[in-house]
Amino acid sequence: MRIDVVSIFPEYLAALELSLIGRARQDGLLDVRVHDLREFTFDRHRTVDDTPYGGGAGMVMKPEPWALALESIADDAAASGVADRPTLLVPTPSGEVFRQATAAQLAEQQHLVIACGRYEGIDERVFDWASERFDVRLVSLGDYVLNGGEVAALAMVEAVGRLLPGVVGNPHSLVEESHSDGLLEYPVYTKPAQWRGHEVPPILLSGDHGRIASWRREQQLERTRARRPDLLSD
Ligand SMILES: N#Cc1ccccc1Cn1ccc2ccc(-c3cc(N)[nH]n3)cc21
Repeated sequence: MRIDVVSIFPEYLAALELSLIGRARQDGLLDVRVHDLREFTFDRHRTVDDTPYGGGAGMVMKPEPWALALESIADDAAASGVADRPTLLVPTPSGEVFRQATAAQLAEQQHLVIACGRYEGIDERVFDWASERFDVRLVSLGDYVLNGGEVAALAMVEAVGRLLPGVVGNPHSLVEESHSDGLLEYPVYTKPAQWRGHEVPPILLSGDHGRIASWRREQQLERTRARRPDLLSD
C-alpha cells in the first residue's frame, strides 16, 4: 500500500517514522510519502489560505495548491504503476466517523491520499474537482474539534497500517482487540501476581484455557455494556 499525506506542517507526520509503522516502511510493507502543500504555491509568501466568501471568522484554504498537489500525487502513482483509483481521505469535523470497520475497508485499498486541512478547512470545490480521479471520503475522528487534519492522519495511518500483512508481529492479536469483534477488549495483566495489594484474577493463573476464554468474553460484554452500550444496540 502507498499512502500520501499532504500538510502545511509535514514535520507533524514525523511520528510515522517511528515504531511499527516506521519499521513497516523500512521493510517495504508500507510506502508513506509526506508532502508540504507549500511546495505547490508560487507566490512570494507561498500563500495557502484566504478570507472566506460570505464572511465569517478565520481563513479558508485556497483550492489551487490542493489541486496541484493532488494532481502531482495521482500522476506519480499512475506513472509508477499503482493501478487503483486512489482514495482521498479528508479529515474534517463534518465527516463520516472513522471506525475500525473503516480502517479494515481502507486496508484493502492500494493507494490512500490524506489531505490535512488547517484554518477553517479546505475550499469545498476541491472535493468536487477531486472526485474525477479519487474516491473522496470526508472522515471525522469523533465529535470534538481539532485544529487541523494531521492528528487524524497519524491515527488513520496507524489504524490502517497495522492491519496490513506483516506489520504486526502476531496477527492473532488483531483478532482479540477492541472493536475487532464489535466489543471492547478484556482487561490484561502481567507479573507480578500480587502488586501493591492488588491481585491478578485467580482464573488467569488456573491454566484452564476454556474457562479463561469464557471469563474474558464475559469481561468484554460487561465492559461494553458499562462503557459503550451503543455498540450493543444495533
Ligand atoms: N475543517 C475544519 C474546522 C472546522 C471548524 C473548526 C475548526 C476546524 C479546524 N480544522 C481544519 C482542518 C481540520 C481537519 C480535521 C478537523 C477535525 C476532525 C475531527 N474529528 N475534529 N476536528 C478539524 C480541522
